[in-house]
Amino acid sequence: MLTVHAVTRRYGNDPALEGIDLAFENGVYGLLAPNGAGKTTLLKMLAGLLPPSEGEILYEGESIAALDEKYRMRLGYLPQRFGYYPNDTPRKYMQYLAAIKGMGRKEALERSELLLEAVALGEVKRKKMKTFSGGMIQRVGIAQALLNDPRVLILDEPTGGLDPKERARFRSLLTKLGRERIVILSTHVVSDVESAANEIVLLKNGRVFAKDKPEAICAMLAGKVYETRVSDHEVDTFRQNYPILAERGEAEGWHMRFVAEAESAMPHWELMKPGLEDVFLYVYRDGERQTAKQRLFPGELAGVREEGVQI
Ligand SMILES: Nc1ncnc2c1ncn2[C@@H]1O[C@H](COP(=O)(O)OP(=O)(O)OP(=O)(O)O)[C@@H](O)[C@H]1O
Repeated sequence: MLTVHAVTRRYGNDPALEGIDLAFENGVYGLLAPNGAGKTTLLKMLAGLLPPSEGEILYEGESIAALDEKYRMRLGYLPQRFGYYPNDTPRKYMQYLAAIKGMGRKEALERSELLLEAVALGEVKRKKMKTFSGGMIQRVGIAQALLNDPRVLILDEPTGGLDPKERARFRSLLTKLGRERIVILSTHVVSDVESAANEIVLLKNGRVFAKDKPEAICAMLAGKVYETRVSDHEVDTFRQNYPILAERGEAEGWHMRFVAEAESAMPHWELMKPGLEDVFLYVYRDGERQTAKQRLFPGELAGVREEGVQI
């Protein structure tokens, strides 16, 4: 178990994250928030690369700072950007990293072959990485993070640059990996984690806004997501009155997906099942980067009134 206990991280006097409490067991956790919300800061702290300003992070009950090398041996980490020599082949790169991690030649070779196959790079393992697409490089990154068969795998925006087919393959890899280890990945792309994550962590205003199963997160907006058609002359007022989740211009007006309280629902509105994308758009609808300085209302998680809608 990996636990984050009362962790705050400041840059100068600015708190990027404040009062974070989290617990992770085996499974896939999707850390979902817009850019600048503090995902990388949290992941770097979980990887032991950035010390918390306050609080502590424990692995199996011991501080990761004190465990140091012992924790790193159990950790796999893919940073947002990772360095490699463009002239290296993935095979050479993997073996180089395996040597740094203290693995023997035979084990290093076997493990890199296995992992390059697992991320579907077996056929190009002898090709120079400078010829690779962004998605292929990202897959090398995922493979290297798995070299030491980590118990804790931390992936910072691992799907950047992957095409839809590669994303689907990546999701199935994640599900397999999460069965016997803690996998924590950050993303601002809802579909990356909607089906593959056992739990979603939403950060807002530098705090944990929610941590729950995707269905439970979606249930925050249950009974509040509607669709309807609106005419051209009504659309501006409609946009002012309701938080809009999606809209589509049509020949005879606008098709709107929006959030409203059940009490104010009109008979011709169609009630929809909320998806994670709806919750994401609604929770972050102001679109501004918010830090811990702009505090949540106490009890926001339990449900506060925001523009007339309870979540
Ligand atoms: N080294 C630093 N010095 C000062 N401020 C920083 C530093 N690193 C991050 N920040 C600030 O802390 C906040 C959180 O940044 P962080 O990179 O953790 O967010 P993120 O959610 O990972 O965003 P992105 O997806 O864009 O990387 C941002 O306001 C950022 O500007």
